[in-house]
Amino acid sequence: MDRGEYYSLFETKTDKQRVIRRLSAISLFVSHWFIWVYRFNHLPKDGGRWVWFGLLAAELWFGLYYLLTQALRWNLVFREPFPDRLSQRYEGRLPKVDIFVCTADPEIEPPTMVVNTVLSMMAYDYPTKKLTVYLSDDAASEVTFYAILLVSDFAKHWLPFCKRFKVEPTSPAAYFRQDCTLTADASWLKQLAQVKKLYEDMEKRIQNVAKLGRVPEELRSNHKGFSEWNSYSSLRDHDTILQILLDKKDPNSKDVEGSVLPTLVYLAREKRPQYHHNFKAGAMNALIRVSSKISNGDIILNVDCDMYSNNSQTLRGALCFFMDEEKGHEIAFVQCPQDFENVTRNDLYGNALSVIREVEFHGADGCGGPLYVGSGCFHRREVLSGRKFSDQYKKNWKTENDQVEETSLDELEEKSKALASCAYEENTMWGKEMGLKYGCAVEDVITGLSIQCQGWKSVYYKPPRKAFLGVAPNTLPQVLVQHKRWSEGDLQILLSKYSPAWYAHGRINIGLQMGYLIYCLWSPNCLPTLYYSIIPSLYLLKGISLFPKISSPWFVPFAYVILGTSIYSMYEFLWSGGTIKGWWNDQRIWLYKKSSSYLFAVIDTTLKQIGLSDLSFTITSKVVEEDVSQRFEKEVMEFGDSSPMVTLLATLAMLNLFCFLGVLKDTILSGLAVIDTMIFQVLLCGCFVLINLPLYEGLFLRKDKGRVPSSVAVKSIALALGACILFMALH
Ligand SMILES: O=c1ccn([C@@H]2O[C@H](COP(=O)(O)OP(=O)(O)O[C@H]3O[C@H](CO)[C@@H](O)[C@H](O)[C@H]3O)[C@@H](O)[C@H]2O)c(=O)[nH]1
Ligand SMILES: [Mn+2]
Repeated sequence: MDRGEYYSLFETKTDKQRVIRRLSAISLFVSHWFIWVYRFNHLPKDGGRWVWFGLLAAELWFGLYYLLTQALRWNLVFREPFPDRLSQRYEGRLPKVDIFVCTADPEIEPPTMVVNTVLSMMAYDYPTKKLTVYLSDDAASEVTFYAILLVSDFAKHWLPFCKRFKVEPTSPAAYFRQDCTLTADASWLKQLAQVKKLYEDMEKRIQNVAKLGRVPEELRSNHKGFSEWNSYSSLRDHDTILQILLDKKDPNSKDVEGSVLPTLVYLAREKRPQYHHNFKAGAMNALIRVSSKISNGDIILNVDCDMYSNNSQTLRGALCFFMDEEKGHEIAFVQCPQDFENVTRNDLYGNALSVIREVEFHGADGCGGPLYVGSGCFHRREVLSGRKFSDQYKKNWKTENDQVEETSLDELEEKSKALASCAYEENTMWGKEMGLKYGCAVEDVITGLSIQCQGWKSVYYKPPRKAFLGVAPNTLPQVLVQHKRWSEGDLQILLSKYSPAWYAHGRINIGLQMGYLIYCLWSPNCLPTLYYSIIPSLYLLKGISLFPKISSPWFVPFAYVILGTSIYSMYEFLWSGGTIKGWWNDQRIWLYKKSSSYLFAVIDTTLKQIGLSDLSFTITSKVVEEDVSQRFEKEVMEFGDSSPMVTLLATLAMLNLFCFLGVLKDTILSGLAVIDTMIFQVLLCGCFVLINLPLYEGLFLRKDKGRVPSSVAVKSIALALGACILFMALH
């Protein structure tokens, strides 16, 4: 046999659009140059120099930032694994896989959602003996424990049902939401009805307990596990709670057809007020240690509790990358995209991040591998435990790794508990050289970067049937808060020991280094964006032109940059599966993120750097109230709270509206002269007004609960008017 592409476990394809991408990139970058030249050569001699410098700085930033974004568009690659070949070669010797599901708050991450995710993970098409699912509960909630206890029972019916009928997706709630009655096979319909009833019973029982907020005494006495809560005093002060609910050593861990079930473990790590718990990173590290004792799987998959598996073949697909004889040994992690179940057609909040998912991550894969972005990522355990890369290293998958101790379950539980205690990490490298890194709001990205800096590669795996589906935030304030956390975390990485600006240089591919900078420099974008959305509009009021006249040749690069960038980004957006309206919504949400989330991220990071503020992690809510959900479906923006971010956005929108109305008045009074001298500025201001239409609606027209609260409306109008008057008075 000759060794060739045919025999490898995966294949890599290149990008067919690369010519369009590269040509547009070069021509647009050249136009940015012309803009810089124009600014340099046309410095006003009299006053107004500072404004000009500001514009120059903003345009330098935009141009250079544009250059960075092209790094992830230069060389896209697409991966396709061959699970059949994996099966042929390794079926009897597949590695053990540990799956970590993280949850942290039963109020905003409802236990019914968590159990569906857990069930979908247990139902992967994989030898169940080799699969262990861990639920980490940072809320140490009895209700969640009760729910997972019911799962250990329901799984006995659900898993064989999934296997027999090749159910997809394997999350029962999602499966029953589809129209399953199309096939009229009688035996199937009967079994469907049975399993559905069992599911609904379970759901009802969980919901009842969740409503109560605690588990009633008569239910508690049914399982020894509840006694672990006897010493519980508060969310931030309790012992480790660890229960192995299903295990192959236990004769009860069989499904109704007598097959072994995957191992199922509940863990709430110890919490003490004097120890920082380090959010999800802390939970993951406790899981890495505990699982090493219980199952010690070679591969670790982590998902957030809302991200159920939508494709039962993903696991086998991911293994093809790790186990490929030729390239597998370089790969530290395989990241799948994060898709969302609740994204509407025109994706009002840009939740799908489709261009990042369809373009940028493929580009990152073309230069060393995508970022690790938390949920939906498969890791090689050894790498997470701190193993350094070496070209000589080859894992021998053919030897079964079975160093797990053969002790009784009770003993095993006791021994493993110690690994999840607060004190365990004291004076160790956990959180630094081992496991996920601490001290950063995006523990995932910084961890992935440090792994790549050691020479490891990663792979972006986007199977045709979506791998995972989660719940995206569905109100504007929530989206803004989530992006504040992300952009803040990314900025922390820029300032950290692992900074892509210096540390990563020479350690990772230069394209990937630039790629990381795109995200790490998200938040500083707020400054040029705010400048561009305020200053030219205010100068309109004064009738001072800051851009070339329409009759000047210098007008061309400005027009080309704006039009070219927009057309290209629309092309990319449509190519990524979006709609035109979706593209317009996307532009709006990026503007909003840049002018609010990012500004607050910069401020908070600065405060943290000088020690005035602490790291926090605002968990995204995964529940929706009925009326909010209705507006979400109709794609009506939900402003409904008086957060400073919404106030800021409303103020900016009002300011642009006043300036635009001002210039309209001038045009009517003094004729069309404005059009020639200030067309660019008028259009810019007009675009801001146009893109803010939903915000004006929320301010003035809407009556529902999601509108902009009147206190915010008053504040923003006053502030915007004040700014205009002050500006006119001072200049
Ligand atoms: O103290 C904590 C806080 C959070 N979580 C879990 O972390 C996950 C992510 O939280 P979420 O509020 O859903 O954040 P997202 O912004 O949606 O998550 C993305 O971004 C995070 C980093 O900001 C990553 O941790 C996630 O994996 C990634 O999916 C959830 O499962 C939480 O239960 C914990 O386990 N412990
Ligand atoms: Mn989430």
